[in-house]
Amino acid sequence: MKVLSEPLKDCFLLEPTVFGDHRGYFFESFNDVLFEQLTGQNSHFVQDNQSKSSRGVLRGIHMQKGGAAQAKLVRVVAGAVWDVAVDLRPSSPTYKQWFGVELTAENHRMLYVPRGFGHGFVTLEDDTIFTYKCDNHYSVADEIGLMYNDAAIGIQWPIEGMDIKLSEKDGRLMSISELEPHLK
Ligand SMILES: Cc1cn([C@H]2C[C@H](O)[C@@H](COP(=O)(O)OP(=O)(O)O[C@H]3O[C@@H](C)C(=O)[C@@H](O)[C@H]3O)O2)c(=O)[nH]c1=O
Repeated sequence: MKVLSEPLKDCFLLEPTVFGDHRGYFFESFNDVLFEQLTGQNSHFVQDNQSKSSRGVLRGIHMQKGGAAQAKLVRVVAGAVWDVAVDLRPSSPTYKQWFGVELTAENHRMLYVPRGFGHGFVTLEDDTIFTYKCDNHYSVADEIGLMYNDAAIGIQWPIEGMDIKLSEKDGRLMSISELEPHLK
């Protein structure tokens, strides 16, 4: 495993060491000792999630507020996404900055999205399977989110000509100014 970059404060793009042979490949998708050594971040993950989406599904930008905040280690096991992390920690030097990266089943890349960030992705292929570890449990009462196309944040989604599919909930998320009173 190596760190490719830290594009936003405490947010890391990681690439595992892949061992290929005549059977296929093997890699460690998570190792707590290595993860902590490389990132300096706590790795006490308590929940694993998986979703499957057709091409053009946009999920996000999601977060949980206050004590329910979640750090996530995200990756793709089939297909491809363009993944986005937004720093929504008012005290951070990278507050309101976003980072987008392609995560695919082929590049095996992972993004560590710390607590206090918003997270989302758009799928670039049909049958994309997205999986992630969370360091805090799901709490429906604490779910909040930023509208994916909020002009003040200005995420440049690679969705031109794509028929975007949003959940009903994601179609009515907040603007950054509406969200700000909920951030700490
Ligand atoms: C996230 C989540 C959802 N659910 C349920 C609630 C709902 O009925 C159903 C689908 O939930 P959602 O529509 O919120 O799923 P989804 O839009 O895929 O939500 C996810 O989006 C990405 C971008 C993230 O970063 C995740 O943390 C999570 O918020 O699954 C759980 O039971 N546990 C969970 O941890």
